[in-house]
Amino acid sequence: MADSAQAQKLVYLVTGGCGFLGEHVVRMLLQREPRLGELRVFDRHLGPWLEELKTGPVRVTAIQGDVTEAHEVAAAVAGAHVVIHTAGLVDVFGRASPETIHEVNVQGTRNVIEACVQTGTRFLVYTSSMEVVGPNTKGHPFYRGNEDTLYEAVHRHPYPCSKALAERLVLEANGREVHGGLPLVTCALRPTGIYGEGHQIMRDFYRQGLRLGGWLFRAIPASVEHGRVYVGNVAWMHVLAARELERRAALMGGQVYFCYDGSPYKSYEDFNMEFLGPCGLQLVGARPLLPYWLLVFLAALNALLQWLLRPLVLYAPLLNPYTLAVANTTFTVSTDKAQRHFGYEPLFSWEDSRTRTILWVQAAGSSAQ
Ligand SMILES: NC(=O)C1=CN([C@@H]2O[C@H](COP(=O)(O)OP(=O)(O)OC[C@H]3O[C@@H](n4cnc5c(N)ncnc54)[C@H](O)[C@@H]3O)[C@@H](O)[C@H]2O)C=CC1
Ligand SMILES: C[C@@H](CO)CCC[C@@H](C)[C@H]1CC[C@H]2[C@@H]3[C@H](O)CC4=CC(=O)CC[C@]4(C)[C@H]3CC[C@]12C
Repeated sequence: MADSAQAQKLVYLVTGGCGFLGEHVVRMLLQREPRLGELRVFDRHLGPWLEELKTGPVRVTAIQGDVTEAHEVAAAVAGAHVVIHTAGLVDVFGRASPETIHEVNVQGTRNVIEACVQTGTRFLVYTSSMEVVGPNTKGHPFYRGNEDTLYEAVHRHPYPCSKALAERLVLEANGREVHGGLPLVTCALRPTGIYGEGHQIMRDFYRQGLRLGGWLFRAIPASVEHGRVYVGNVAWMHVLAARELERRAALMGGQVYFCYDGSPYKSYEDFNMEFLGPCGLQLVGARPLLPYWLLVFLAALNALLQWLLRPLVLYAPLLNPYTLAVANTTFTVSTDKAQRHFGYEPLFSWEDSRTRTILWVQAAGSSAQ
């Protein structure tokens, strides 16, 4: 990546490259990174769609592996110039144990950092989350905040705890000497709630609405704003950050960036209706149909049932005390830090993002998978 080697082709590694976000990062790199020579896609579960990418001009190497296995990570990282570490266990429903979430998100990230240090890879972009900041357990609003906004970040749930710990590891690793003597340069991107093609929760809401005869029922007040960002723009921000890390190492190294775009500030449910409405669903109620105390009770009941049934069956409904708190607390960002530091501007307008998502929901909602 030095000036003298402008034409040098680079090796990129994307961990979690077959996930919702990872697939968009992989495709974005192939479309928009002219210096890409080889793209390594590392994931526990490889997607069949990778096969079609192997016929293009860039060498695409699919690596089935587990980030919790240090030797598998080191083998994948060896020889890579840049690592985009997006693999993670995204579970806020109690499907996985807290230990497993920690193992994948924290130990997995530690393994990626150590692999960079051992093998001499210098540039690491980490997919963090807005959840490392909040909403906090006290339900304090975060209104159009930025990276410097003071906020009491208090976590209890395993997922945000793990993302916060992993983010700290990544930031603290900035400047460490890697094999060969040069410093590691790291940064962390914190997307708000991601939506777009491949968003399974959106597809599930659509199917649920179809099962209920085209109706969804409001549970969250329309006044609660929840930050959302289009997956294509999140992918684009990763590609840009990865590209600029060397040239702007002093500025970007060890920094965090919220990741958002021009998507409107709305409640979680009203935002989903931007896509589900044009697909034929209606949201019933200008106000929540159930009082908040009853939702709190139902969420607690779900948590109790999950605990009681765990020896017999996995009961993991969408509603639990954590998801209710997140959906019911205003958390929106407004910042130009990524624009100032590495020139990030959303690649997709809100209109484009909306249209693409609607087309995907329509196709995915009616297909069997
Ligand atoms: N979905 C969202 O709204 C947000 C997600 N994020 C972060 O973005 C990243 C990607 O999330 P999504 O694409 O939504 O999730 P996802 O579940 O679709 O993708 C995660 C990928 O990581 C892979 N993975 C999981 N455990 C692994 C392991 N032990 N070894 C190797 N690969 C493993 C999975 O197979 C999957 O392909 C995560 O780090 C998540 O914390 C951040 C903010 C918002
Ligand atoms: C109370 C229900 C009534 O319809 C709605 C429940 C919706 C929840 C399942 C979602 C509301 C907010 C979502 C989270 C948010 O977008 C931030 C996230 C960031 C991440 O890094 C991972 C995913 C998530 C925690 C996301 C998960 C689903 C919600 C809790």
